[in-house]
Amino acid sequence: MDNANDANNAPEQDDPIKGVGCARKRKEDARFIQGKGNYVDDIKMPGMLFADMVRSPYAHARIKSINKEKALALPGVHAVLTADDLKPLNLHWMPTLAGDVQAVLADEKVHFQYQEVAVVVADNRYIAADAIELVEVEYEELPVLVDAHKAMDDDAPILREDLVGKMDGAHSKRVHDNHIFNWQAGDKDATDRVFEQAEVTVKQDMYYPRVHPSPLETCGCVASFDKVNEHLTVYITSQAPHVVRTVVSMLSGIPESKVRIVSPDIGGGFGNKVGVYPGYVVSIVASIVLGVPVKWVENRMEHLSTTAFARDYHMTGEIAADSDGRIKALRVNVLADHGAFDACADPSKFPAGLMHICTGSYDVPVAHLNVDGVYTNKAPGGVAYRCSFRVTEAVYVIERTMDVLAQKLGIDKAEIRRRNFIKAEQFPYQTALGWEIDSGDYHTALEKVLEACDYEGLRREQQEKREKGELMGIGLVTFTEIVGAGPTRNCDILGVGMFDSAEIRVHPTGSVIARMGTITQGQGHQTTYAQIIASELGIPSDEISIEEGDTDTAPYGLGTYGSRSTPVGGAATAVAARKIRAKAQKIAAHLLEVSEQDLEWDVDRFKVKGVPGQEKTMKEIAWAAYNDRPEGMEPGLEAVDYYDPPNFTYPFGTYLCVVDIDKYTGVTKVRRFYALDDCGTRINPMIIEGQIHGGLNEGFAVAMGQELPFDEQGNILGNTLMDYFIPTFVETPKWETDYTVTPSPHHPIGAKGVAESPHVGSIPTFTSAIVDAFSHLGTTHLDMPHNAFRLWQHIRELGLDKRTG
Ligand code: PCD
Ligand SMILES: [Cu+]
Repeated sequence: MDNANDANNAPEQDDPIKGVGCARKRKEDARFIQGKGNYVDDIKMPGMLFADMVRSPYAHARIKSINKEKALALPGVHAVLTADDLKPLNLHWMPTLAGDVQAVLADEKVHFQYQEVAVVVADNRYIAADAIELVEVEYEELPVLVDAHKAMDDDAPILREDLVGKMDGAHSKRVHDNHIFNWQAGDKDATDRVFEQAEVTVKQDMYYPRVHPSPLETCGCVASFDKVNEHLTVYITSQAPHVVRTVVSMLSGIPESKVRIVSPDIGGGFGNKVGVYPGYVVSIVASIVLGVPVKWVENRMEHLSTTAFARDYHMTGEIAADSDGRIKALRVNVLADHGAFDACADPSKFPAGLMHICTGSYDVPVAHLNVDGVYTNKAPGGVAYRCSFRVTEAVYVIERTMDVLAQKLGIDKAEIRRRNFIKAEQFPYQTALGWEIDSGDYHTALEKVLEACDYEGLRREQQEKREKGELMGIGLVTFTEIVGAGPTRNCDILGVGMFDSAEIRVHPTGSVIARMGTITQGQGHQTTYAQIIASELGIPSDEISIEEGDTDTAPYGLGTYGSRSTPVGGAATAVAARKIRAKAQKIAAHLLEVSEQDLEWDVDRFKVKGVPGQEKTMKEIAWAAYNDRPEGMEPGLEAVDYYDPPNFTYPFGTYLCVVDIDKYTGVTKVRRFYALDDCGTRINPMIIEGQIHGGLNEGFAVAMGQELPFDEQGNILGNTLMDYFIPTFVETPKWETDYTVTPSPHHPIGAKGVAESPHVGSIPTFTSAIVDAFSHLGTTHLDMPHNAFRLWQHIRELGLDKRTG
């Protein structure tokens, strides 16, 4: 930990290079604030048609018949396609990222409300909308399964008839027709033994509700097939364009070189835009069949109802400890509701994502995690909503259970964490569930926050408030993230290892164009990747252009999600730049007529050691690379790097939240929220600050209001922005941020990801604060969302509204 020599908050004007550590303004904003962004729905092509979906009103029903005649008769309608039309092409089902299959258009049965049943292609959006009303579908309703706990009952309705009898699942044996997988990590027997003999044990059930990332821009695409050249171009809202290209080529048989996927500007991704949706597939098919471009852009309700949800984990956390609160073992059980198709976006080997980081920041000697995935009549998904593949759930379960242990033993929340932290000198630390945490300094971060917030003072104030019958809660969380998927030995998507890439070209005049396999969705990559190159090459950021998202030009990469761009793409960028600098050094030695070893690097130039004035700037070297180079060296100054990280990076943080809850209405006021993050070397403090604010807002949204509930018939409730909570400036608390710097030892510039941490860390902090307000009355846990109505119910249960004083 060290922030003394961190160049942070260096104002732009003080740094001519605008390299790592500079609070450089976002380059992309000039375009966005002048209305010059280019999103999928901005793309218009000659002759372009529009696709719209006929969707099921039922959550579970058999399709008896579909009559398209009236729709086809509507002037302006070009086609109505159903599963039967896709069958000859073998595209009525598609593979999911999780080794399952998903119906592109419902094949004989619908499995969730709003499922895609038919697609209408028409001259424009309005005609398409009219035509879907004219498609007549006859359904026969079937019993509906919404409660994951009942999925494996003997009398549960069987959802996936296509899988009946296939008891070998993608990840394990299936024990029931509605079972998807069982997945375990750690040592069950050893863990159980410790629990049997433990001095103290605690156990807490918790439900992490189904939520949805709901970015500003919904999902969509424009597919354009050129029949003459047999070339397919797709503009798409994708966080992983190269993967989409590979999948499209595999499904369609079109060679990958004749498929171009372009992710233009994206209005937020948040994990929602990782997967491949039926809308994309049918647009591509329609364009191939009709020979004209086809656009599909979903509306907000379709987005919230059918594109990938997140969470929906029923979790039980158990800790065995000694009477001093030192953890002896951790046991976690999860029932995962994956909806109707297993379309979880996780690295292939991990059906529960990186859930096995759930030992958190603590020195846990032995642990066991058990996860069962089940089908229900809900939309598929399971995406990493600002989360590195279930790390949000992992942090939630460990942090909640730690609080419960502290409460049972009467030990302060901060103290119990202090006692159990992995110590700075223990890194790299091998966790009981199989990860190697690269670095950390948890004690320093915790103490800094406690001091900044006057924790002791807050506890005294809380005591006084309690005596007056007021509800004040203090939440504290000390989380560890796992980001940067990932080493290809651990992580792949459909068999493609999760490396990433950068290609950098230095032009003769010394300006640069660089392209990466990742894709920004608002994170500011055009600004920050340039800063990495600037520091490595001594070329000012303003002369470096960054491009991403076009598979025809960018090197192959796995995309942006799971805060992997900095750990993986950022590393590739630094390494590619270093390859260029190594060549530049040879050219400089040639120009200065010395040996390479006689040169030293200084900001933007090579200098001959000990001979002042004998130097060559990067600009001079760039020119020479094309004109005057050593004998036998090829011209040009460029490099590519495909980076396979040796490990994940493990950012961490300490978050503290103070809430006041009105004991008559249940209305919560977040009085203070203090977030200390450690993401190693900080590339751009201003962007980091923005990312943290964004993640905290989303954490606040999830903890306090977001939820996609279902009624008994499987009707989705909360799929409009009237019901689904998107906090605005009015609701959002004021955030205070802080940092420490513990560089990643294996990352070329020591940087870790940061964008997810505030989301992952803040959600359990809110719950911790809310529960803390009631903890003196015996409350150990309350499920999210902590909206006023639910808290008011709890207040009534406790009879607090009746008590006076
Ligand atoms: N150390 C450091 C780190 C980082 N950084 C920065 O920051 C950012 C971020 O990063 P990261 O962490 O690496 O991440 P990325 O990969 O890039 O991204 C991703 C993330 O990001 C976030 N953020 C954001 N923002 C915006 N605006 N939008 C969006 O959409 C978004 N999304 C979200 C999410 S969700 Mo997932 O997908 O769920 O998994 S994951 C995620 C960038 O710019 C960078 O460069 C710096 O500076 N430094
Ligand atoms: Cu997650």
